Amino acid sequence: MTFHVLISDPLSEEGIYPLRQANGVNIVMETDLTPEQLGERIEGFDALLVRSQTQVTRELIEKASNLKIIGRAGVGVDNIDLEAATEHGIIVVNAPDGNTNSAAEHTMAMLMSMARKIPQAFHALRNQNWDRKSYVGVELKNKTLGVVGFGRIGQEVAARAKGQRMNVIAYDPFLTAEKADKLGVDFGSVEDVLKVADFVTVHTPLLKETKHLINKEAFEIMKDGVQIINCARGGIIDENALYDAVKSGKVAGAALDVFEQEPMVDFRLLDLPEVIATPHLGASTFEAQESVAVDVSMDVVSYFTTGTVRNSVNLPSVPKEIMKKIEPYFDLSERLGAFLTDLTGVAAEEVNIRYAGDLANMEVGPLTRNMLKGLLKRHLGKQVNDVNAMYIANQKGIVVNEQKTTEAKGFTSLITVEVKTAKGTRKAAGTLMNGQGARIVKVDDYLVDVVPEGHLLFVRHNDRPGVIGRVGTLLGQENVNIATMQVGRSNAGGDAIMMLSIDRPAEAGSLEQLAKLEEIQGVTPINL
Ligand SMILES: NC(=O)C1=CN([C@@H]2O[C@H](COP(=O)(O)OP(=O)(O)OC[C@H]3O[C@@H](n4cnc5c(N)ncnc54)[C@H](O)[C@@H]3O)[C@@H](O)[C@H]2O)C=CC1
Ligand SMILES: O=C(O)C(=O)COP(=O)(O)O
Repeated sequence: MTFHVLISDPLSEEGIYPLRQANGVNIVMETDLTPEQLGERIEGFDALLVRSQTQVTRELIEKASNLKIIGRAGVGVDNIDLEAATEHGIIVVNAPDGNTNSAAEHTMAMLMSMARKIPQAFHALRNQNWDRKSYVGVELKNKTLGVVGFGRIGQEVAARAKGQRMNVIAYDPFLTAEKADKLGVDFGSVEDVLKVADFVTVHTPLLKETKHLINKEAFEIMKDGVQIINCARGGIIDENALYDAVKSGKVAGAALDVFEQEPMVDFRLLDLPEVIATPHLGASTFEAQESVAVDVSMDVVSYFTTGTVRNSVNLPSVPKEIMKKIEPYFDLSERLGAFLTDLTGVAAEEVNIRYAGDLANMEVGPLTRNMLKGLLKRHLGKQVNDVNAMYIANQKGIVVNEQKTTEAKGFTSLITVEVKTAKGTRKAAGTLMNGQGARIVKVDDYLVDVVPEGHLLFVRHNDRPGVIGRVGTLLGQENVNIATMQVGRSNAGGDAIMMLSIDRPAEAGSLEQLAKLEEIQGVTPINL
């Protein structure tokens, strides 16, 4: 099988060597496509690798009928419609660490260039203007740097600013007093940060919540003469508000690497002498480009060869060691879901999954997603996979609960799935038998030992002599061979079940006849 990869933004050639080395990977690099051309080109590709230029819109995703994975060789994924990708079962991976240093160094370069007006002075000198009066700067020492967004890059910037003997105050929803203390920074609300900072730098992702986080009101509470840096994403700072704030003298300097529109079209801001800018170069170092390209390439190869990834943005990442332990349960989980869909015959309203025994100490999210895949696939077909299974379940209003317990009733590990539907509640439990593969060991309250594969018949009947024989005879007459048979009962003479595995699916007519037999309460075919 060949895995087709389209690279639509310039990626480091050294960085994509994991892809070049992998067997069965066909790489197409086309970095000058217009959105229309990309839309025409995308079909047939299994993977798309991008940086920040390519806009991976819903429209594009809808045209990408073979796409399985999108790799973002960088951090920000605001150019990718994550919701559309998840809906279409496409994994999105990024390279979260590879350009942290590069972006932090660029932020410091911008901070220093701005404080000492280096670009402006150089520009004047280039024009043969030896002007020493116009370019008097300010020192960083003892000034306060306000950092809004204290993740990987924000923290690296803070560490460097402390090296310049600056005071640092940060805001991040995840920053605690203890952590701030450990990192040697002050912390407060966004307002606290904006009020006291001489320099403000933003390092949040661009989200609905951070769009225009630095707006007219934010500039109003800042110190007069504040200087501001955006090496994160265009749109975090409202460019119109920044323009006005610079014009009014409130903001003495601005250093921008990123813009609301890229490639940038509004040059108004750049006409202001207080503003310096670079064309989104934060991650543009040889080291960072190699590193991010290696990271996404490795994830694409890993997806292609093992179905697992490290840095998924739309699926929680599971450490490799844990993945190894839970992987054997993927198939069992999916089969339990499919088994219950056939058993209930109607849509689930609520699904309760209990992980018992060894599984209680593991990350079981992937198992739940596989179970939901099995449960939903019957009605929704191939469009469901483990990336979008949870999303689709939520969309369909299915409540999903996970529970863990160390008590596994004699099994090393046991997965019990209870499905509530409009027609009642059904249950099945499964385990992995040592060396013998998956087994369903309980259906509703009956103990069984069934290999969950092939064609099964679940028969409910009254516990009376002769019922089993009549079922066997009728199936025999219909030329349906019974491979295995399990029986279970609640109490002698009460309700009982039969679980048959048969060599081929029984015809609808045979099932009807079975259901009509005396003492039979119901017959459900299950095809796994
Ligand atoms: N100019 C460039 O070339 C580059 C730009 N970036 C941008 O920098 C951003 C940050 O990158 P990392 O530090 O690696 O990400 P990160 O995920 O480590 O840090 C982002 C931090 O922002 C915080 N945050 C979210 N909403 C916030 C809010 N409303 N107020 C304050 N903090 C908030 C998060 O809690 C998180 O700690 C990326 O999302 C990307 O857009 C990243 C690399 C290069
Ligand atoms: O990693 C990020 O978020 C960046 O902004 C880097 O963008 P780029 O890959 O250089 O287009």
